[in-house]
Amino acid sequence: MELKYGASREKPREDAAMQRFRGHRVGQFIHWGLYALPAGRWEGKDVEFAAEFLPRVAKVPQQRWEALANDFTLADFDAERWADTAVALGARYMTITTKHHDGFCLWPSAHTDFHMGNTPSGRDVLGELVAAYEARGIDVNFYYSVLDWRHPDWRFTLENDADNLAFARYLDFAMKQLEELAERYPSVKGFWFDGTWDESVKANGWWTWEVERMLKERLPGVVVNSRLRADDLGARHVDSNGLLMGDYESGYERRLPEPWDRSVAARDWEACMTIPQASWGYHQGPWAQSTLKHPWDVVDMIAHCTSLGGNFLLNFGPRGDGSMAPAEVEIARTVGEWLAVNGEAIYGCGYAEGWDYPGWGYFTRDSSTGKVFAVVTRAPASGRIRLELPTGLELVGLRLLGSGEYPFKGLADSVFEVELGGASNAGPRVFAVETSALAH
Ligand SMILES: C[C@@H]1N[C@@H](C#Cc2ccccc2)[C@H](O)[C@@H]1O
Repeated sequence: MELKYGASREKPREDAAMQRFRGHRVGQFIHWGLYALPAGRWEGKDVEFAAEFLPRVAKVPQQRWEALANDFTLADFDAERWADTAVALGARYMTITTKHHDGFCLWPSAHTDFHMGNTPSGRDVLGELVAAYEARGIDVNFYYSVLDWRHPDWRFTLENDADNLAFARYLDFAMKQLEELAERYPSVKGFWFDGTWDESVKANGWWTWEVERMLKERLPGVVVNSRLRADDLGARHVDSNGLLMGDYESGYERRLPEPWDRSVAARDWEACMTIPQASWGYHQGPWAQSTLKHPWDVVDMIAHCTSLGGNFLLNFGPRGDGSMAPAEVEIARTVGEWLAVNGEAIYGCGYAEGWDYPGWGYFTRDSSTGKVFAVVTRAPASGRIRLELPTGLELVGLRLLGSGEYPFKGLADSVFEVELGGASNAGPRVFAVETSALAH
């Protein structure tokens, strides 16, 4: 069967906008909406599940959930301070939940009454964020949930003609909202689609192609994640011909590919990750707050993704009043300090062809200069690492980023030993690895 709506290209995009996105490597994800108000607690009880799923998990009546909009006062929301957190993190782009699964919109949409315009402040949160982030040179992407628990025409499955008619109305509504976002915020650089796993969406692959086509016609250069797409056989992310749909693979949610799986590096891709173990929206309970990642966990993931040519999108869940959670701001600051010293091995870098996964960390390669870096995120207890170069190369220099030339010892052709000593309180060490062809 000839696929009509599968992938629109066989090779990765190489235009300037895609190269810019690819080079960013580090992004700030933000999940913020009405769910930040209850923050994982309902009727006095902690609900031990992702905070943004509270209305479903706690079976909150629709009217009670909608009433939260009256408490969404933005008392401590300051887009400038959010953008400063992205600068502190060293993020080059930000992806914000314009509408999550509950259907509440962070912009004053003309196509629903469930939006910022019907809250006490009436502020256009998206407009304020786009201005603040772009003033700092940080690109803004929009997350949009196709899944919409509130909309009367949403359907999980399509059982009969009535379902098909209703869902057609829903897809028309969603298309109008996406056209509205493109029109109101034309400087947006990408769309991150979510909530596309249900049968109803998979049976409408044509619509997912029409969305991608519309956005790219209205916003030349815009990048769209693979999670939007289904082909006309219902395959998602990768079409039934094995070709990636959208512009980058976005299936890695709270998980990363195996660090030795070089096949991943053949495509553009991004992994997204929570700071607590499993909540995207702010969750006040110990279930979430006792599981925050350490900054060096985040550094390891950033280097892991870079080493296989992927971006890493770290999620922040601001609190119900609009303030960033202090623990998350502190993690951003520490990671950003590391990137300020070692970002040379991350930004604009990717897969180091020919350099085998070393186990103690990752090799990355600057996509422009070809310079190779060794990021040591799991220093062995021995305090030394074995640096194995591709056959035929010899090590002529080792530079510890943020410090200077570093000693090494030859063990055999293309094999060297590096004494690290104890753990560094500045976090994982990064070496620039200078090589030359082995003299015969
Ligand atoms: C990026 C992340 N994707 C969303 C999800 C989910 C989910 C969670 C459990 C089962 C099926 C889907 C999360 O709410 C968050 O937005």
